[in-house]
Amino acid sequence: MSAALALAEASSTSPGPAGAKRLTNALLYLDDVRVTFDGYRALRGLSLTLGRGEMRAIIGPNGAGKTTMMDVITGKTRPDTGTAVFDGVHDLTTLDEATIADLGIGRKFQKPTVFESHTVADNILLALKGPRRAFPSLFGWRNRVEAERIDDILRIVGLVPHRARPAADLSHGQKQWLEIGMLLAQDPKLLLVDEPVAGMTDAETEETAKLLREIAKDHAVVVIEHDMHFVRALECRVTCLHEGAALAEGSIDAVSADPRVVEVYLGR
Ligand SMILES: Nc1ncnc2c1ncn2[C@@H]1O[C@H](COP(=O)(O)OP(=O)(O)OP(=O)(O)O)[C@@H](O)[C@H]1O
Repeated sequence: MSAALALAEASSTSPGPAGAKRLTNALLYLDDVRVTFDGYRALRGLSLTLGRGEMRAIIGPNGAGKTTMMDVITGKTRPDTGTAVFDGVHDLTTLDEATIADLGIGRKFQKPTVFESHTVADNILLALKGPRRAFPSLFGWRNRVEAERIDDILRIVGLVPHRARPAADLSHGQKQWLEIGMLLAQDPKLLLVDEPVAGMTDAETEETAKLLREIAKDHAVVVIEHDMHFVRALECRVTCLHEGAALAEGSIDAVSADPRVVEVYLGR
């Protein structure tokens, strides 16, 4: 189905956030997005539709445009032309990075960036959404709510036994999970995760697939990844990008059996 058709099918008159009319029921809608860097066409008509609560894996050869796509979604890169709509009403091509993050799009880059000298629990606390110290009289209540939220997040990312350790003492895989936890603390609607298992052990990779599947029960997630065993373990729809556009999309079995995907990516 073409993205334009998907938009038409997903069209709805249901009210969006703040009563605005939704353009689409999809959480993320990209259509014919084009980005050029100094004459190089990094995105050449990329279209992609992500449903609410959907997890999607993005694969594709180096230079296919995966990172550029994330940059467009987060407002880091402005497309030359094309449509990028979040939550049915927000035109991502006109918003800055801070505004887009506030809308509920969280991004995790490949390299973990945690506060090494702080404890694991404090890293989550520092990332929690919402103003602090605004209501001193509610401190006790606030602390309790925050403590419960921190516990929840540490449980999801499997770091409860490590909560009091400095982040510097964690393994590489555990630091990645902590950063995913910090992303969750921001309460995003959509998590963008770039190559989370690069450098992980097999056991950590398996654990990461499990935790992303858990997170995907309540959030939409887009994962860029080259490790096909991991992509299979995510048990989600897969999109293969090539030369700045979607080459194939479907189940892991369908996409990995697609001769075009084998030719440009898997067979190399
Ligand atoms: N700021 C930039 N200036 C010039 N060219 C760029 C810039 N950013 C990306 N490119 C080029 O655009 C193309 C797409 O890059 P992109 O990083 O999106 O690919 P990718 O699919 O994420 O690749 P990888 O798997 O290697 O991370 C590449 O050829 C890259 O060199």
